[in-house]
Amino acid sequence: MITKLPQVLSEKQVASIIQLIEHGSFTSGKDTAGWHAKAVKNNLQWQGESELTEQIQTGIQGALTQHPQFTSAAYAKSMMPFIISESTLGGGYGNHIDDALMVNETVLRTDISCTLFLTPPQDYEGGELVMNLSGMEMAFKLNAGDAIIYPSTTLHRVNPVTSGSRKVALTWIESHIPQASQREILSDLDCARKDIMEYHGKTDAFDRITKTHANLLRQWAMT
Ligand SMILES: O=C(O)CCC(=O)C(=O)O
Ligand SMILES: [Fe+2]
Repeated sequence: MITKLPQVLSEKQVASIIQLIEHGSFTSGKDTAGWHAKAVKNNLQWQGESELTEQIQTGIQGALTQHPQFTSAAYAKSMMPFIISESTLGGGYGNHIDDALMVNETVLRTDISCTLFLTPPQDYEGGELVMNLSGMEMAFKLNAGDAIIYPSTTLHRVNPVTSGSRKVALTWIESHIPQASQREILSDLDCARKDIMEYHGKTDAFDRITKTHANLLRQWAMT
């Protein structure tokens, strides 16, 4: 399941991040790519002093983990620190699959990949995030502040930027629910019960769906 997360960051928060990253510099993104992805990775990656990096991480991570659709869809166990990347003219990232395991303080299994858009779509051409879904391609270019999460099992690319520059923040998530199909069932149940609560209150149907949601989570969760 692919989930768009609208307004993870407000316009003001995006502007503040863009301003903060001016105090750092961009270096080649090839350093953080797996050996096969290096060949097609043509973007830049932000680096800044540790206090600034920490401030940006805390802000974005907090916003993402509190987003209601993220909570329903991801069942996040742990998350990589965000990478802020920039693709300028000709830059992008060819077809690749993200590494299955990434190392932060411990080893994290990448179940979900996340792109948080920081540049308004009208400020650059090209640069679509394109996913190959069982042979069909789907392209995404979201508003600044919006994010998209998708199974890390997906072959994907970022089309070359043909004008302007594209900045995004990227992270990878290990989920308590490794199987995308099970996450989708849980997410559907969670959204359905929230709708019932909103439109009909805490009905018997709400209680049954909440019970099923909790019990499936108990059966499937890897802690
Ligand atoms: O820039 C993006 O939207 C995705 C980048 C990407 O696929 C990656 O860094 O692995
Ligand atoms: Fe990727």
